[in-house]
Amino acid sequence: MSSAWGEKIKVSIFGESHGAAIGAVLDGLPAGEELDFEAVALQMSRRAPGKDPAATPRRESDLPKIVSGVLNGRTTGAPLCALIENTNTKSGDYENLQRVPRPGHADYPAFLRYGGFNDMRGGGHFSGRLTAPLVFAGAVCRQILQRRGIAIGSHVLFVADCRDTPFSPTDIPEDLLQRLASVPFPVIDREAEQKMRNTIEKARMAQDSVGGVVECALTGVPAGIGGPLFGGIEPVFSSILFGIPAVKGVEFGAGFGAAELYGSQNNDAYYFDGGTVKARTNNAGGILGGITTGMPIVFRAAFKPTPSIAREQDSVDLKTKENAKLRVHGRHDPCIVSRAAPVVEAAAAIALINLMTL
Ligand SMILES: Cc1cc2nc3c(=O)[nH]c(=O)nc-3n(C[C@H](O)[C@H](O)[C@H](O)COP(=O)(O)O)c2cc1C
Ligand SMILES: C=C(O[C@@H]1CC(C(=O)O)=C[C@@H](OP(=O)(O)O)[C@H]1O)C(=O)O
Repeated sequence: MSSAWGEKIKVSIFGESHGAAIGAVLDGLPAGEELDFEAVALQMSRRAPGKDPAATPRRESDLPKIVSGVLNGRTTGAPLCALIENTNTKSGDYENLQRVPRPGHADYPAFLRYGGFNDMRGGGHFSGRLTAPLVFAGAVCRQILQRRGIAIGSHVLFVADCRDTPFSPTDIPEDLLQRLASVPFPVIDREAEQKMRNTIEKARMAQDSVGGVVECALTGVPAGIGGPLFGGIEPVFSSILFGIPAVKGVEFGAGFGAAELYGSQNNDAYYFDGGTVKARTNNAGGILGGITTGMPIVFRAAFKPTPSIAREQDSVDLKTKENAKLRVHGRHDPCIVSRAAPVVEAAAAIALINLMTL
């Protein structure tokens, strides 16, 4: 298993959900960058489990312990390593799952791939818990980007069929992004939150789960970053976004909707705003030819419903080689999407910093 991503700034994620700790190593950070650890803790707490009725009840403080790479509050240029302890594991819930794998989770393919030697307690290295170190790495990268005028934010656009107001593709104020980062369930339209929460609770009560979509925006990104073919913004962002457990789709700008438009509708007409070239619309999501246009980068990541549901399901007993019934026990998110919003932002920060000249 290799869980490293990035070339210029390489992020390695290690650990398992029910092991002693999880963590991240960041290689290639510039030296001398001041790090605000309160801001890092804020990002970590946005994702942390056990804090919201729409989330798993597993409680973890998720305070990262810095092992290396920082001195007197600044990066030293050496690999930055952070450890996050696992303090609230309950591995008994997973005892039967290697024999009778959960539909929708990684249990069966991971058993085949690693010959049964992988730690499958709590989903092991496949767990959504591994997004905690990703958020740590993203929190470091976003501070470096922030200092260069770039802001990142997101909201829950959908939970099942409940929809929030989307971002305006051309005008995304920084105070909106800040407000979204300050609440546990980020939505633009507060009425949408209640509908979404009701839908999640209804699914949970029915021993079921729901999925949804996170919409993310990056503002202040200079024009001219990226490149054609495989090194462009879309392929680089997508490659890290699809590494987030349960992400099943990524679209930029008008995305799949662009396929239904005429060229005259889809093209974003340019105009001069003072000396700056801007576009009147932003179906491109701030990217043309894999290169930033200077308009906000806007993309969406779709999350499937949480696989571990309490309802009885059909599975197989890998030992007896017979069909079997499975009841999953344990503490699971009835919906992943609100906790995934800061994870999506973190992935975007890591992707962008890898494409920039700092
Ligand atoms: C923040 C976060 C929390 C998650 N919580 C759960 C959970 O409580 N229970 C669960 O079965 N899956 C959860 N998942 C999803 C699984 O980890 C994921 O579906 C599984 O590893 C299989 O990967 P795949 O869906 O990408 O194929 C979570 C994912 C994320 C990003
Ligand atoms: C612990 C976290 O989420 C976990 C993600 C997860 C999964 O299968 O992905 C399953 C659950 O693990 P456990 O059974 O140990 O409670 C979640 O609680 C976290 O996000 O920090």
